[in-house]
Amino acid sequence: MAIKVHGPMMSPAVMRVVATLKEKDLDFELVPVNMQAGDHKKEPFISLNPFGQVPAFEDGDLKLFESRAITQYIAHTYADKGNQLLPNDPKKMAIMSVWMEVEAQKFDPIGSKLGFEIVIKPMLGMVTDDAVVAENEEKLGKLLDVYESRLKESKYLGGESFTLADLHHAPSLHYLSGSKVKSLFDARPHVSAWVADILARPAWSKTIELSKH
Ligand SMILES: N[C@@H](CCC(=O)N[C@@H](CS)C(=O)NCC(=O)O)C(=O)O
Repeated sequence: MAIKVHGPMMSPAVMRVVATLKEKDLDFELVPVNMQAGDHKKEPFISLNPFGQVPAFEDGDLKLFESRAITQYIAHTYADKGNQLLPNDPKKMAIMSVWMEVEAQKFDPIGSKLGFEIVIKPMLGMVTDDAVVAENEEKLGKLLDVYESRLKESKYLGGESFTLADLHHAPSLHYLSGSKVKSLFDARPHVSAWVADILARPAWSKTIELSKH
């Protein structure tokens, strides 16, 4: 099989890539990486990603890392397959890029910290730091106020169609929706509808299904 995704399905960054492949209805092979054993810091994985983080990605002789670069490669290369994830118009493309940056630079640092404290730490038997949770809940609330204003104007972040800007949020939205942070989404009707829409996509359900095996 030409396309390979290396990494465990519980990783949000791996999920982001798998969700994109599912949106595009592409076949791929999921290659397990034993992170508990530290295999992501050793050869052969380190030759695929010198930073020792999952996911790594192969499509024939092309090798990539960084989940958001991988999703963009997939969306451009397989533009005519599955669901369209990119706007055609350059101005719409620029607006989508703005919101992809917002996700990577503003949403993800907060979402990752909250996910680690509220979801991952309890799973690993570690103690949640309530001060970190409180600080990041406050930050997320303020950020979601901006999202609420944006989503009052258009159904999705990039405009009226679902794009990579929305998809990139899906793993954090999934994990945080199963936590007390969901109340921050529920308090904002447009954000709440957007979260529900993203998590109800068939490609996302298939991604979650795969993560259960
Ligand atoms: N910016 C990277 C982040 C990748 C990342 O943080 N991967 C985590 C799992 S979700 C990882 O490999 N953590 C182990 C480590 O950093 O040593 C991407 O989007 O691909």
